Amino acid sequence: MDQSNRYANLNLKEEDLIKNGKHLLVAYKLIPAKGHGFLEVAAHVAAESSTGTNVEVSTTDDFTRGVDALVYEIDETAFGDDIVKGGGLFKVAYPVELFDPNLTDGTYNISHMWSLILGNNQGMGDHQGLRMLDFLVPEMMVRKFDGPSANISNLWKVLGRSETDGGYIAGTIIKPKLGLRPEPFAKACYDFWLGGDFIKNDEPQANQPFCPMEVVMPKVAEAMDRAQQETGQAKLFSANITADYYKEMIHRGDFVLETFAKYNSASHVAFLVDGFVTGPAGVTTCRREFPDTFLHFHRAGHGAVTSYKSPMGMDPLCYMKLVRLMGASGMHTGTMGYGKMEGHGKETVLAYMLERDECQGPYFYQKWYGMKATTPIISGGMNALRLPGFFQNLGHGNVINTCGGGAFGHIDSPAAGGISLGQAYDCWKSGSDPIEYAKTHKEFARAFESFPKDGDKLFAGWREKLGVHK
Ligand SMILES: O=C(COP(=O)(O)O)[C@H](O)[C@H](O)COP(=O)(O)O
Ligand SMILES: [Mg+2]
Repeated sequence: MDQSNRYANLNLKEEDLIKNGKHLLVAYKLIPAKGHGFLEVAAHVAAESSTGTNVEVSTTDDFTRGVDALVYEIDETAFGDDIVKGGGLFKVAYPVELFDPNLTDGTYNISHMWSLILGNNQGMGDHQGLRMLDFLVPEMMVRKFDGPSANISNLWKVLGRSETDGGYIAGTIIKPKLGLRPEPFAKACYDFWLGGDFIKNDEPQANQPFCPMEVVMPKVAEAMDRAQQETGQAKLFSANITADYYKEMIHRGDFVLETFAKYNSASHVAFLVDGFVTGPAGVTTCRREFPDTFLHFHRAGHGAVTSYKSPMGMDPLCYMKLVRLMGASGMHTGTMGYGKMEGHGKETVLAYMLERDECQGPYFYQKWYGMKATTPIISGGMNALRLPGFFQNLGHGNVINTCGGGAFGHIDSPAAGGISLGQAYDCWKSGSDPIEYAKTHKEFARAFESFPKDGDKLFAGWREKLGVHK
């Protein structure tokens, strides 16, 4: 059924919709199924995501029609006819009345917003692809989302640095990702902390019988204490408390905080929540229960909805915006083409959208009205050699970076791996040539021998210049 006479109004002007601030706007990419018109399917999306379905229903009244979502712009050939990357563009205006304020406190509910703008419409049979590209949240809604509570400023404070421009936090992920028992796990932490700042649980590390939380966490807290005394520096640990029941998550969080508090280090702990698999409920539970603890959003699984390989789901930028609204303290943005996961150099907007108070996205200019920043977390196949280029591309280094292989794969030791990461930041910040810098910085120099393929790719002739002949 073509519903475009009700769910489309191509006379509406985007600038008016933005000025009036009474709509949430969404840009989608659409590939209609064979036999269906572009506007017809676009209007079906607006209907399915607001007041309609695939047929007229007798219960509709005038008020109902007043809160219809409306297609207000289309460009059928915007992306060409490639089966994945192709399709057309359309934009929908959703009246703010459609969204769900909480019963308890009137703040908006991300789970509801998500299921409305990217819910049923994903499963519709009259398209071959529907992907959310960007959205614009109006001021009246932005102000009613929680947003982050703690963020990188809290961690900089613990590290004794400037709380506004504290610089790079060098981190790792304990590897192997599974199979370490408590003693070797805590030893790996200690070994890295002698050189680096921050350790996160890898996302599958939880409460396995071979490494129960109640046994390993006290050992990690003790290892942190020893490393702090030995180096004279504060250290940080992001503990995985992901669970599918809020009481279990809170129990894990309480246990971790109590354990580190024995060494006066409760503020040195972050909580890692796999926010894609827990959904917004897990993230909000953690933030509201532990507002002073850095909430580290790990996104394992997100590729199922954000991968550029798919005509479905959403672009990673939309995911970043949802996560800031959810109130994560830090969010994995990927490595923008410098690491092992999917991504490209122009994705700097993923970080800027999280950390700036206003940011131009691909379709909309989002203002955050003072909402705290979410810290970009850079992870996935990074090491000291890849970092200078990464910082150059991003334009700053106020990020958390976790290098698993990049630390534990360093030829000398995990501590040397950690030191090499800090040196990579120092090298970039001081504007030094990496090869020249390596001549006077041993750990950074040894990163070339640890990751020779990256050396060859990024710094041609490094063997001769550094006098390493193998
Ligand atoms: O285990 C790792 C990285 O290990 P390593 O540093 O050894 O590659 C992280 O979980 C991924 O980076 C997640 O990816 P993303 O950050 O893209 O979500
Ligand atoms: Mg991992």
